[in-house]
Amino acid sequence: HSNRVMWFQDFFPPNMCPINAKANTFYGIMFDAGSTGTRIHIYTFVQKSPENLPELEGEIFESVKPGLSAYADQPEKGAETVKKLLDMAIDAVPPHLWKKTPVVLKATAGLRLLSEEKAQALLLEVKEVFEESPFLVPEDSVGIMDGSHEGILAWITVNFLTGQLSGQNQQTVGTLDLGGASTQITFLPRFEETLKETPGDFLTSFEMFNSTYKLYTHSYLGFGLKAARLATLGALNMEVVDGQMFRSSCLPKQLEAEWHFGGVKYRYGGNKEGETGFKPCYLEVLKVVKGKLHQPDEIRGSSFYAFSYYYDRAADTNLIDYEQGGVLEVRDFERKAKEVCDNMERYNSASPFLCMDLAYITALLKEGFGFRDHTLLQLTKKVNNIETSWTLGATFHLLQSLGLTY
Ligand SMILES: Nc1ncnc2c1ncn2[C@@H]1O[C@H](COP(=O)(O)OP(=O)(O)O)[C@@H](O)[C@H]1O
Ligand SMILES: [Ca+2]
Repeated sequence: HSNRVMWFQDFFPPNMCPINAKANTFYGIMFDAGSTGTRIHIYTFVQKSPENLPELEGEIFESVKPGLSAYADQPEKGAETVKKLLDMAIDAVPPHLWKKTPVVLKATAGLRLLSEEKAQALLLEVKEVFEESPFLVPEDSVGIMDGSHEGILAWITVNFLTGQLSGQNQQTVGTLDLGGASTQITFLPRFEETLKETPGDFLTSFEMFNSTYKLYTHSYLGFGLKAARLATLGALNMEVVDGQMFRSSCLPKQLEAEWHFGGVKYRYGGNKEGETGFKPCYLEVLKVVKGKLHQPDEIRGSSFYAFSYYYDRAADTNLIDYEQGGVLEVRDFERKAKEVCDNMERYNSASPFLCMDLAYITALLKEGFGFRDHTLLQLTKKVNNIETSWTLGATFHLLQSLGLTY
């Protein structure tokens, strides 16, 4: 399309003018700097008419491992991984829109757990990469995201993609995100009772698409899947003595190995002589969650969307199809945990942590949040071919703040 002004343009409202049919296409670039990887989401939107929500046309998605926090001592190298991903956007966005396309990076629990100094050094290097790019770099374009926003924005994404944020009769769904270092739960309370019995810092009002939502949301730092492994081993926040061995009944008896997390080396292994299997393992993971999380009564009867590690572990054990996802009950995780933990030798080609991970997920859902055995979980990686990630909600929020949409 050229910028030539056609004589008939004055006769049409801007959005209906034939030569402007695509003039209202715009882009947004959002980076998710997670604890286990960095991901780029390049979204294309079309605003078909001013009174409707912008329509999401598509997404380009790419990811790299490990995450930025693995470069805590080489911030330039970390920023280099961001630059590689950003080069994809150069190809994806038409050059005449570069200057209007905002680019933002938000880091989550991995950077929250680093020292302030190391986290800031990484973010500074990333900011430089952005400034050297041809894209629009808004204020606060690089930073650590608030845990409560992580939950809210994922909730916005899922409910937008499933059509619950437009029109009447909104029936929103709650969301569960299980990351490497933190985990989030978010839903829209329907009962006055829930609002009354919930601690104030678990409730956040959020404005999006001309509506205000008062959401229940909380991010539990240290309750992500990988942090939970350390907690189960008794190694979380420990001064690790050289050569110290952490053992668990959730690991294969003969196992002895090393694991690097957050820049620390841990030695871990199975209970050579002692017990292994689901029963003792479940008692171990129970200690990590029991009494540590707020349990809203209202969620017992409702169904939730669950993603990230909930999805990955369900797919790893064939509870769901890796591409399609699926619907599970909480007790399906428990059944699978028993199967894996009581037959660890049969699963020894998979991760040695598979039993611990499934037992932790079961304990987190049942004893942590207080879900019932029959609570339904909708496991989805994509809706209409778009990733179910907080990044879409964050992009809407960004476009709104830039006045590119309302
Ligand atoms: N856009 C995505 N698509 C698919 N999986 C994702 C996406 N974002 C995160 N994940 C999954 O989330 C889990 C790790 O969470 P991560 O975001 O790295 O940690 P944290 O949220 O604690 O910083 C992994 O299972 C990873 O595969
Ligand atoms: Ca995440």
